[in-house]
Amino acid sequence: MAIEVEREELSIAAAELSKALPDVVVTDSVVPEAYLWPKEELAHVGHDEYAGDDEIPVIDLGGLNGDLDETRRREICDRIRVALGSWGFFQVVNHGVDLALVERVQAISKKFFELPIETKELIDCTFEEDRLLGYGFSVANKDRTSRRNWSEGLFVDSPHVAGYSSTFWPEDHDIQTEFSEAMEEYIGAVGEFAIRLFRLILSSLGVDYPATESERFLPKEPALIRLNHYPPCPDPSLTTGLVPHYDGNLMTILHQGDVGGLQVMKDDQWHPVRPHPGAFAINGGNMLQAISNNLCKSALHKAVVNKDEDRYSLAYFVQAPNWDQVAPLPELVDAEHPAKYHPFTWKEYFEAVLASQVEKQRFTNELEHFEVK
Ligand SMILES: O=C(O)CCC(=O)C(=O)O
Ligand SMILES: [Fe+2]
Repeated sequence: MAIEVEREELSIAAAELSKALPDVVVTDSVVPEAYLWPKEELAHVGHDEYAGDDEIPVIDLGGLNGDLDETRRREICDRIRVALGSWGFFQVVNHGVDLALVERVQAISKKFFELPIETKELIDCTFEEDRLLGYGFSVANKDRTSRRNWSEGLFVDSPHVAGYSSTFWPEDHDIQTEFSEAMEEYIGAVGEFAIRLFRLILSSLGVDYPATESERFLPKEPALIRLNHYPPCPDPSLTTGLVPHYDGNLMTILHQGDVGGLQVMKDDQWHPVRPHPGAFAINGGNMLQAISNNLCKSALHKAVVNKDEDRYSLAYFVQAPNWDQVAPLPELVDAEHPAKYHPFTWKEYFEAVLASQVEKQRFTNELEHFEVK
């Protein structure tokens, strides 16, 4: 019971993630009060105010699955290491995931968000075994009176795909199949890419291991996906699409389509991430920061909205490796580089998230609880 209450509170505070936007909001010409954010918490930078010369690196992975020569592989790894160490983010093109598949998922995601709100709410967002699943962003946000996010989202993982499709489109078997097939294929394809990418990241840190040991780094849990929809907003400077946050997982593989909105904090400034056709934006989460002993950064990021265009993004959350405890990799710890974190379990981490969110502190990084002081 206690944990239920805590979870509900977490959901209220968690990132202040919004309940779906009521239809009225989308057509309104002013930003309703519930979506207003205090100016000092926004530090608003427009969705397309790209910096030009100081941007998140775009790394071309072309040829990686073929006989890419070792020099080129090293170059890619070096760029990944620098990007993750300074930005905590990079973009990849030529990643090998079929772009037609990405388009199919984007298309079915749009179809989903076009459903009436009553239908979407048939699977209201709840915690199931320590993961948020379903529509909305939070369990208990219906009554929130302030700081809602200008967005709606659907969390789904592979075990729930079929159930969701038959609930959302009970009469339409074609769309059920379209949704299930696209989601399953996407989860499979991005999952394979995630394993290749993680191996490159480890290699960039100097941790190379034989293929026979890959099991050591396979994710603990099935991947979780979130489809996001950010409707146009009459005054984007007054609200936010998605609250500033750190991702708690290992890393996130985000497709942001061709409408920008993702922003990353670096040197106390928000930097918009420029959309590149077919690219994925990759960011390290808190678990990557911990196992890399801070060589990779988990960066604060958020999504902003714009006046004119709907924005759809697909976030694929890669879960931490299948270990009992999360700890800096032994390969990265020595007398000169002592462990920055005590070993901890996912459960301990999750409880730290609950505790800090219940206190409603924003922009905290719960990894701090496990730092070696
Ligand atoms: O939609 C975006 O650009 C950001 C999404 C994100 O940060 C997340 O889903 O964790
Ligand atoms: Fe995120």
